[in-house]
Amino acid sequence: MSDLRIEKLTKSYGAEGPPVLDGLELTVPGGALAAVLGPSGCGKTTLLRIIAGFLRADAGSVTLGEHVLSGPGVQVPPERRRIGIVPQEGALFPHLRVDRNVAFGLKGVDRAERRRRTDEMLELVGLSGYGERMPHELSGGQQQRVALARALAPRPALVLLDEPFNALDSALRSGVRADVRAALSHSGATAVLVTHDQQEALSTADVVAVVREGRVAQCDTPQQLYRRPADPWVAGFVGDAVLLPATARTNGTAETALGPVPLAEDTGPGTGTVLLRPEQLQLAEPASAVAHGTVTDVRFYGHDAMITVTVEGLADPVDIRAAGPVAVRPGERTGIRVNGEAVLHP
Ligand SMILES: Nc1ncnc2c1ncn2[C@@H]1O[C@H](COP(=O)(O)OP(=O)(O)OP(=O)(O)O)[C@@H](O)[C@H]1O
Repeated sequence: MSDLRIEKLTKSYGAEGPPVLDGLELTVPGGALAAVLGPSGCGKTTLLRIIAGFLRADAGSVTLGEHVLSGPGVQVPPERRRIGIVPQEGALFPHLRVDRNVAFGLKGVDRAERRRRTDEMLELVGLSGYGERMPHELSGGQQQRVALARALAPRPALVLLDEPFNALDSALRSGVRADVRAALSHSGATAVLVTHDQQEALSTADVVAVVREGRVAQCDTPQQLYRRPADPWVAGFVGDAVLLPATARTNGTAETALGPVPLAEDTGPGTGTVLLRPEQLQLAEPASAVAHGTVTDVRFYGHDAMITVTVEGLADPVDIRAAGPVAVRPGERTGIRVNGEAVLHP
């Protein structure tokens, strides 16, 4: 299994404006699936194209296992990088049968072995028996799984997935994601998934690199990223965030408009912004709560509901996530309770 190491990668498309990639650093352990997550225009596709070798960086290096692929004086051509690519959509050759699509990258391999490997790959992605079909005879999710089988067939050291689930409707997407994740993990290849979808990154990847303005703002496991975001921007980008002005005390708690909140790390006295997630807030009987507010909006999503409350002493309303059916309505007064720990950002 090969580690992917990206060091000080810089790329500009023109002389004007800041570089698209600005000294980007990222390490993906061998065999791991890393999601590169960022807003539109942050440089995700540029990064992928440099890793694949379709684009040259201005500076920095890309190393896969022992091999430098891009670096000062080195530019290995794309076809010699041992990288498989799963593009967004329409990735399959429409005039070739599924098995021929999968076998496409198996050049120089004898016929029997090509057939064995194609069958093995189709089985890996759960499509045994589909080899004789044409791409248009498959669903969108099946087509993406064939695209993965094709990318994995030549045993690449690294697989790049460029927003591969975009064209799928949401009901199909989570199932296909799980299948792709399982197939990648079974193959042992290191993988990089580019996405702008936070839930996709958190639910699919082993590690998530959040990219902002051409740099990695934070790279962590999904749980750590969600629970301990590096700053308020990352916090808001990877999920819903409740940000409260706070004063930290010496006893490991912070004073906020929602009352005292225990801090995940005792940072000593000082002021800052406390981060909570909406599911850490709970509606409570007004008589039993320290903080109070007025419900201004209730959005019901089926599995949960989001309740917006304006709080006395707070400029911005807060969002509270509640499980199951909720009985409160806009205009009602409520108490608010805080559960768990918060992160304090200076
Ligand atoms: N060939 C090019 N020439 C000039 N500018 C480019 C070129 N390709 C991309 N850019 C610019 O570089 C920036 C980063 O683009 P890139 O496609 O890497 O971002 P992205 O994060 O993949 O965005 P999206 O999520 O919208 O696909 C954008 O501002 C884009 O306009």
